[in-house]
Amino acid sequence: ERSTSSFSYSSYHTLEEIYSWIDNFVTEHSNIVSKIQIGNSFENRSILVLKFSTGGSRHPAIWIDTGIHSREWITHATGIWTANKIVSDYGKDRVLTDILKAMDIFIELVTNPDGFAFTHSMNRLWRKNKSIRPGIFCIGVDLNRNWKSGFGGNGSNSNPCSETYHGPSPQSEPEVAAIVNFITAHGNFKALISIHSYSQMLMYPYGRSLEPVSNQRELYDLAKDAVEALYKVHGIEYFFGSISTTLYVASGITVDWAYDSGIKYAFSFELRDTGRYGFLLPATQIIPTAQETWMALRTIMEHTLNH
Ligand SMILES: NS(=O)(=O)N[C@@H](Cc1ccccc1)C(=O)O
Ligand SMILES: [Zn+2]
Repeated sequence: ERSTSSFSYSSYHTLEEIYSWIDNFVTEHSNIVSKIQIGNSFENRSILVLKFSTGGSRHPAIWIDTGIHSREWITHATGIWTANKIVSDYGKDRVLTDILKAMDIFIELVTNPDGFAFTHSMNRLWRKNKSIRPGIFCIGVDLNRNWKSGFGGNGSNSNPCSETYHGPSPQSEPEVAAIVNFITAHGNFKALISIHSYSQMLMYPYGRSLEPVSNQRELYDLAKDAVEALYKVHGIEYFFGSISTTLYVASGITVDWAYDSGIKYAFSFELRDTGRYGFLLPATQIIPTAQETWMALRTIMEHTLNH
C-alpha cells in the first residue's frame, strides 16, 4: 500500500498491513507523528510506538496500548482509528488541540506482535505472547500478568499451560520489558490506558487487591464522566470501578505497575461487546466502537491535562 487513503478503518488487518499503515501514516503526518521502535518481541518482530507531539523536549505524556492480548482484535482496530482521529481533529477540536499543545501522546498499537501474527496464521483465539523456554512444554506468557507490581499474586497462574501464566519473573517478557524501560527512561508519563476486550468496562487499579488506591474517588468520578461521554455516542453502557471490585482479582497487571510507578491516572478498558460475539466482534462494529471509545479517552486525557 502506498498511502493510508486506501486503508479500510472498518476492517480487521494483518500485522504486515498494520505495520505498512504505520509507515504511511507517519510519512503523511510527519509534522506531528513519529515512529519509535522500543524493542523486539520474543520472535524478533519490531515493537513500534507512535508518538504524537507538537514539540518541546519532555512534555508530560499519555500512554495508550492496544493488543496486549492478541485475540482482542477490536482493540488494535480501535487504536488505529484513534491515531487517525488525533491527526484529523488536531487544530479543529479545541480540547484535543489544547492537550497536544501541552502533552505528548504515545500509542502502541500491536503490543503483542507475535501473538497477533499467530491469531492470523494458526489460532484466532491465541491470547499470550509466544515465548518458549527449556523444559517448559507450553507456549507463551500472559503479558497482563508479567508486570512487577503484585507479580505472582492471586489472579495469576504459575502453570505455563495456563492462559494467565505470569512467566518465570517480572518483566521476563521482552514485550513488557520494552514498555517498562521506555516509560521509566522517559520519566514524565501522567496517564496510562491499556485497552482490552471484551465486557464493556472502564477500570482503574488495583487489580491485585481490594485495597482502594489513594486517589480512588478522583478515578471513580473520572471513570463515571468518561463512560457517560461514551454512552452519549451510541447508547452503549459500561460498568466502571476498580479492577478487583468490578471484574476479578488479577495480579501483575499493567495498570497496577503504572500506578505504583507514579502514573496516577491509570485505566484499563474492556471494549465491546458483553459476550454475544466476544473476541469475534464483527468488523461492522469497529468504527462505532472506536467513536464511542474516543469520547472516553478524550475525557481522561482532558482531566490529565487539567490536573
Ligand atoms: N481482556 S481479558 O479478557 O483478558 N480480561 C482482562 C481483565 C483485566 C483487564 C485489565 C487489568 C486486569 C484485568 C485480563 O487480563 O484478565
Ligand atoms: Zn485482554
